[in-house]
Amino acid sequence: MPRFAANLSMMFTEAPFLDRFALAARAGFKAVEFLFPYEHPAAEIAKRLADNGLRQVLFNLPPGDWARGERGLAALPDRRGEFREALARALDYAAALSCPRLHVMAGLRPEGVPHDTLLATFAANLDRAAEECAKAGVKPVIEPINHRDIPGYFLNTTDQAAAIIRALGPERIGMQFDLYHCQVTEGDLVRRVERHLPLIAHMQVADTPGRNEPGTGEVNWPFVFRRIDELGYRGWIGCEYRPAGETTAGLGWFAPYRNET
Ligand SMILES: O=C(O)[C@@H](O)C(=O)CO
Ligand SMILES: [Mg+2]
Repeated sequence: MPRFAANLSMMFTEAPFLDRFALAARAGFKAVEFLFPYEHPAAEIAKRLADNGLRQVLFNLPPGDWARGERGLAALPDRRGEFREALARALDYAAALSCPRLHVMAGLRPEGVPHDTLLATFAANLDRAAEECAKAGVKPVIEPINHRDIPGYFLNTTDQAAAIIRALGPERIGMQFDLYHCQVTEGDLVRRVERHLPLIAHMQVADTPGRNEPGTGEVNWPFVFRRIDELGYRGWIGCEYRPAGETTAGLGWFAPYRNET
């Protein structure tokens, strides 16, 4: 059965961030993920995880100035020093939280910079990240993101991500396969999971088109989850969705999987 992790950046937002860990545990989750922990001391988050019997399964490197619209640094040639600092900071938190995956965000395509320059920068930064992460027992992951949610994001399709991962080594870099982004950009969900399965190191889910919980949109999630299980995927699936209403009221879809997490 698939194992689901609560995404504390998008779920349980009825409560302040540090209170969401207990709410996720009470709802039956055994693992959590979120975007960025950096507003809180790592020790404080580690305590919440321990107090609630939760595992941390993923979070993101610092993305640049998120409030100003930045969405990652790794493909940006003039931000390589900042990327190195972001990687070091993320690894400090990953050690404190015993987190096995770090999402390396590529960033938005800057005007007038050739694709090959961005790709070479992304590959060089990912290569460095893979080296540093391997020493810490962490696997860096990259995520294709749809251009409706993040216009101009450098990494857009699963095939693009697969080519980069294969060039750098799937044992070093993994794919963060967000089923929501894949459905928006490419469709053909199950066939794309089948095609990229050896490269997939983390999954995320939200229904389309609203990015709400599974069962609120156009995808037959029981079929997709059953196929993912049949394919032998044993990683985590982050619930990266905006609850349509109060979080626990929308957890009916989770009931068949609750004990598996
Ligand atoms: O899908 C997403 O938006 C997230 O997984 C992310 O890391 C970038 O916002
Ligand atoms: Mg995602």
